[in-house]
Amino acid sequence: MNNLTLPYLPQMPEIWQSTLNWQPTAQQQEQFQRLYESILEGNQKLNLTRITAPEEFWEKHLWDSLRGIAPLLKDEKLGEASSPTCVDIGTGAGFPGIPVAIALPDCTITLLDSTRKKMAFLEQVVSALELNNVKTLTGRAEEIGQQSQHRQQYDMALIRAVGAASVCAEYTLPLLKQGGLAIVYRGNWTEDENTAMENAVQQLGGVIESIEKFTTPLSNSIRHCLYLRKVATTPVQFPRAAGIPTQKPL
Ligand SMILES: C[S@@+](CC[C@H](N)C(=O)[O-])C[C@H]1O[C@@H](n2cnc3c(N)ncnc32)[C@H](O)[C@@H]1O
Repeated sequence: MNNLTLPYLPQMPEIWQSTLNWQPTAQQQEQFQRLYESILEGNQKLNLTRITAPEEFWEKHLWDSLRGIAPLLKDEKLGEASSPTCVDIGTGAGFPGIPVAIALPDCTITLLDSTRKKMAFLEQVVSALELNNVKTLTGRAEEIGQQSQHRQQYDMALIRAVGAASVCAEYTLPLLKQGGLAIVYRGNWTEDENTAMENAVQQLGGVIESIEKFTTPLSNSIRHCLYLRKVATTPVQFPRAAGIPTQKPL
């Protein structure tokens, strides 16, 4: 099928290089291609994503997933951890977690989602892509964040398109070790949101370390990434019971 091939535009190596200071190897390129094919196939049975056109998939799923970890591709923010552990909360069809697992093979990534069917699909994808640095976990972030085998166990937490920013903070920060980094992927971001977020993050033992604004390279859409650093232990009451973070955001 023609439409199963990821686009190869002549400018893509230059885009990877100029925006991320990184380029995929032939093997990583091949894994991106197999990921794209698996998602298109999975979409026939499960409602995984509406982003299926090749260039849009490249930009909004692959490039966007990796833009959030650009500082790590340049090896600036993970600090001491040599085999870091990472959790992708509300991973859905595997974003940003799977592209990140492909790009950072030394990082162990746990894909977490509350939808069992999506996790069953992702298990097949992980095996088809021969990714041996990925684990899957079915559950709600509010419950997983209270379990001792997960709470304070991760060096990094990723979250994209899961809810309001303070909800993302409440889902990510409890799972991080002290010193760990949460990366919250957002579209637009305003000063008002900033004030509310600072307050939420502080209650959870974190600080907003930086906020990056950028435009996507093909459609010039605006995006933001918030980098939250965990600087203190998260109080035991967080995350609150399932549903409360969304009903009563901090
Ligand atoms: C809009 S999708 C985003 C998927 C992916 N992160 C992306 O950016 O393409 C939101 C996902 O978050 C999951 N989700 C929502 N609330 C959750 C929670 N409290 N715990 C775990 N997963 C959750 C949903 O099941 C869904 O798959």
